[in-house]
Amino acid sequence: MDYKKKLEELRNKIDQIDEQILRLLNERAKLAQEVGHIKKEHNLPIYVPSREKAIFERLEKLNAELGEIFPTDAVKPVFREIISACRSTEESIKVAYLGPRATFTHQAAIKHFGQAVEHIPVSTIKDVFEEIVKEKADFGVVPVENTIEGIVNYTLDLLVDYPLKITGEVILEISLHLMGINPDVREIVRVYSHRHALAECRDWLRENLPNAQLIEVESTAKAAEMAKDDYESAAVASEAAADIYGLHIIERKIDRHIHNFTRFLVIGTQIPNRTGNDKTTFIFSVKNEVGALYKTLEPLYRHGINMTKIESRPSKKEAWDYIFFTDIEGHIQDERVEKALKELEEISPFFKILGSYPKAH
Ligand SMILES: O=C(O)C(=O)C[C@]1(C(=O)O)C=C[C@@H](O)C=C1
Repeated sequence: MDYKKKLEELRNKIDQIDEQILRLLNERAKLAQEVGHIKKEHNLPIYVPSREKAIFERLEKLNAELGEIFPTDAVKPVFREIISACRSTEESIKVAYLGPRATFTHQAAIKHFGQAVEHIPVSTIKDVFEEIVKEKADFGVVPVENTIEGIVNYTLDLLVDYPLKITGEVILEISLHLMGINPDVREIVRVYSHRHALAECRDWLRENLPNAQLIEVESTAKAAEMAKDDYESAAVASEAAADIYGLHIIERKIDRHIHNFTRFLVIGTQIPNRTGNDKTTFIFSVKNEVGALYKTLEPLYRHGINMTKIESRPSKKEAWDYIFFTDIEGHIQDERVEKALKELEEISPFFKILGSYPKAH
């Protein structure tokens, strides 16, 4: 058979499979709608992260058994969008994030909820919290720490002050690219970006664009927007920003750090159910006496709970008084976590659970 005929035959088969997939997607959405009706009748939350996580894990395992001709790495992104779209037929979820569009926080929001939610860009981290408290958003996404820049203290402070819960976490690899409408790097005289992004790309910029003026703007997304109409300008930003603003990537990954990751928190009003692979975050203070921190944390040790992080911040109530942000493995619905935290609460002058949520992938 000549190759053209063979190609046509194969493409016809692909068309048939695509149609089958689409029919099945419609059947799936119909079932999700029925689930949605039952959940509304019984006042249950529409978004159920534990169920979504179980679906991803089951399908990734099945895909490995099926021989992985379809890459296992693609299973979660594909099903994330399928679930996101099915969920949107039950109810539209509103997600506030630190904008504008195409920031890394926007990407984190998409990675967590999929595209089919109402994304609400706001201009400060505090506004993300405010949108939820004012019931304009159901969830929010904020950055909390970066492997190079460290902790975003402001996010921690807001978690103490607001009556909200951490409902999830997202870890994103940060890759910074040089982009513009002019693909010729020699003609670039201005480079826009966020202060941190310029710092991370300093070596590359010094070597390759020693005479360019480096201009700080509020976000990498804003930088891309600034570069989109100017032939002599470039931006240091994400791939998503290049897509949204129609920029050409002049040079990929110009940041010098190989391990550049940012962790984002998803915040909401309710603690999601346990998935079996969860994390709990809480804050506490200690009495001003010898061995206080040791004694306060002792219940964790006694109940065999792994503490994965502890971070101190000034309490801002008294000078030299601190609160401790702590992450442990497990969910508050796990018996030993519940017991240990109860004991810890009894010892601490101040104690608050900030959330129990599925660990990021
Ligand atoms: O199982 C549910 O509760 C559903 O609403 C269905 C579904 C899905 O599409 O699979 C959608 C949203 C939920 O977050 C979890 C799962």
